[in-house]
Amino acid sequence: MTTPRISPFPAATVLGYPRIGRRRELKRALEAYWDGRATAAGLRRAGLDLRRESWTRLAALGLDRPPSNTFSLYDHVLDTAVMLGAVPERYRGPSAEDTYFAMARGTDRVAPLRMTKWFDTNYHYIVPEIGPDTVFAADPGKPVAEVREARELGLSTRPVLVGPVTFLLLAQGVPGGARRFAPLDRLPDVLGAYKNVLAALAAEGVDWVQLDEPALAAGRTEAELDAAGAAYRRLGALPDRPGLFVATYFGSAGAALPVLADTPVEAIGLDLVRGDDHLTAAWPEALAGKTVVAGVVSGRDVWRTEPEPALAALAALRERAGSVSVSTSCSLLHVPYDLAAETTLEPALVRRLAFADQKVAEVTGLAARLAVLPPGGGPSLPPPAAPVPTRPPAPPARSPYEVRAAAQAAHLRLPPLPTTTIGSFPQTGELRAARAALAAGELGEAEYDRRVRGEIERVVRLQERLGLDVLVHGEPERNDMVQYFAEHLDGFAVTRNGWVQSYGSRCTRPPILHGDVRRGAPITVRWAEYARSLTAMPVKGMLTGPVTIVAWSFVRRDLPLRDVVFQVADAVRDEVRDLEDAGISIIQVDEPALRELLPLRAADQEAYLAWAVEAYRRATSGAGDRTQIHTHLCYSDADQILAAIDGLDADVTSIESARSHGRILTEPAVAAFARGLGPGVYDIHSPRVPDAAEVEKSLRALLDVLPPGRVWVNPDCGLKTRTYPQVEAALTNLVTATRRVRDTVTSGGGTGTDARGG
Ligand code: MET
Ligand SMILES: [Zn+2]
Repeated sequence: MTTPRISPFPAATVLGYPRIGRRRELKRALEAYWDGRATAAGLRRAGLDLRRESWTRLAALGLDRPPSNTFSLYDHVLDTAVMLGAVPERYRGPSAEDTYFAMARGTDRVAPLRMTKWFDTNYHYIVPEIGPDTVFAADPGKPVAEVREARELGLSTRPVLVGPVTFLLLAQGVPGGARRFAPLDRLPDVLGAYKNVLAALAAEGVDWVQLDEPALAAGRTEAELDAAGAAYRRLGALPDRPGLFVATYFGSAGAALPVLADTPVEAIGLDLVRGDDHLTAAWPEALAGKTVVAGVVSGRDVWRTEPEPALAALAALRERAGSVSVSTSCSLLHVPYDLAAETTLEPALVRRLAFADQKVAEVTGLAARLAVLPPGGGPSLPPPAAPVPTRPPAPPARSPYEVRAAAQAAHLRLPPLPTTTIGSFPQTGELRAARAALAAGELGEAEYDRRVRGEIERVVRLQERLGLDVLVHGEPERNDMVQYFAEHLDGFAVTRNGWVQSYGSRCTRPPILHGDVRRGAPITVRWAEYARSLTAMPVKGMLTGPVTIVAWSFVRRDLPLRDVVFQVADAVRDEVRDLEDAGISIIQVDEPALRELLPLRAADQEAYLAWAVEAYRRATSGAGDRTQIHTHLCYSDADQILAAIDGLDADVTSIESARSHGRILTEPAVAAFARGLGPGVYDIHSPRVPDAAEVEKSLRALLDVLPPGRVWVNPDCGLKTRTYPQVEAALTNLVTATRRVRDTVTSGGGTGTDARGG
């Protein structure tokens, strides 16, 4: 085995950088391409411009060898699947773009690949499908092209690839079903493809490649760790390769650290923000010969790094590793670009903040200080902070479900298989423009309100015409389901430009939760009340749950997360009570992020779920028996938290199901749910409109596993990203299908429905 000649790893680096564009240029370019307003060449050009701008900026901020291949037109896991040739046959289209976006978004002909959370972040990746017959064939085109593009700017870069173990652990085995195929079984073949990619990069003169292995920090089985060791021994033994930097993040590397240390990889990345045991745990001796890339600057929050403890950690690591480089804990994908773009934040808050560009400066600043720190010198490690104990008393629970269900059935008198939607209706250009004009002071409050009311009326009339059973007001007043509440609660600040990518072209602007949370006045009541005044049909009030509000915000670090969530729960509780007082009999409290905050390590999960469920019940248990509480969780992978979802004790739960093809319903825990259930029968994440026959088929499949009295019919999420023509067509088909099925079932009672039929 020849050891490749490798230059030293840069003293300061970041694991990745935002890619959506400072003014969301990528979003605009993608939408123009999808709408047929731009060509594939135009889209490629927009991507190139963004990459150039990022590399130039990183170089200007003092990073001498920035990462590359961190850009993606949609998702980096999807890019990896394409790089490895793992493209399911049904997606292959006339052009590379057709194939790529068919996997990401589906077409009229095929549903897209599944999409789910990237670990416990709010970024979503496309789930690759790997089967026993998947043919792997390396296509290093994208990473190689980016190396060349950067070279034209005079920059050498470090290509970033999703590592083989994480790639396979995130993939879905096909065929699915009872005997699910484990993608990790294909590791030897996948490594063959990585070998070719590494050789192509080496031939391009690349000296370091970064292999992201966040899955290794999530606590893995013996067998998985063995696979990881074997993988990196094999890649490390290749004669034709760049230096290998394996980045673990989103937690402590734990048992994976000695495994990686025992392979020929030259550098290992550790998340020192989340993995606080790295400095106290036993240190594998083999690390003395390697570079440790120390993630001391958080890539996941917007807070400024305390320099002294970071420097102390770096100095301590330097005593034990061959060399230490300063880095972010993970990619900066999860934070906004630049604090300088914010003009409306309080100066006192600004002093506590750092966005991506400020974090790059922190990394280079720390590296400069470390370089001049004499060996053995440096500040000593601070003792771990004691958590602040503040635990408010639990409010009383609701009546037993049977009591509530009877009261609700008598009060609401819904037909069997009631139809409803998840809350939002399409956000029109007019509405967005009105909101922008209001923010800019060009539109008065009264005129804005008038337009929102106009939209509510339109949505109510539409739902009446379509024949839905439980109506919503459509959420036209909300730019975003979390931001809207943050704007109306004390303790939050909202940004102007703090966009982060959620998936594909979608971005969110997470609010900054920096102080104690309190609700002053009612927030949503007037809109719900207005909708209710327009119709004789029941109108469902819409709130965002405490876990989701916190999960989709950047959260203060001086209080335990649980206590922050409880504060928000109490604010939501006040809103539930006010909605009820205003005559709203159905209130949905969404918790789509319940799964997202689940700790990656199994040992921490139970405690989290217990307090998360308690927070939800705190928020909702003030409702009377007659008031029907709904909850909504979207995206798949709810498998692990089904008991907790049941524990929320909502009267009706709508869950993702369309995109995972009803997989969730095969779980015994779901069949055991005692209360109402609305497994989404229309995948709103895709522009595709299901026909009535398809919806009818899903409904009949539902009725094979659930008693009819428990089934609700709804899309799998809010409709705000769709267009009105798509929504009208899909809901028409949904109602048609429901009526057909309704005619053939008799109600089993129990969801607040009676047996009047459709
Ligand atoms: C991501 S869950 C969205 C729920 C929200 N009520 C909506 O319909 O938009
Ligand atoms: Zn949803």
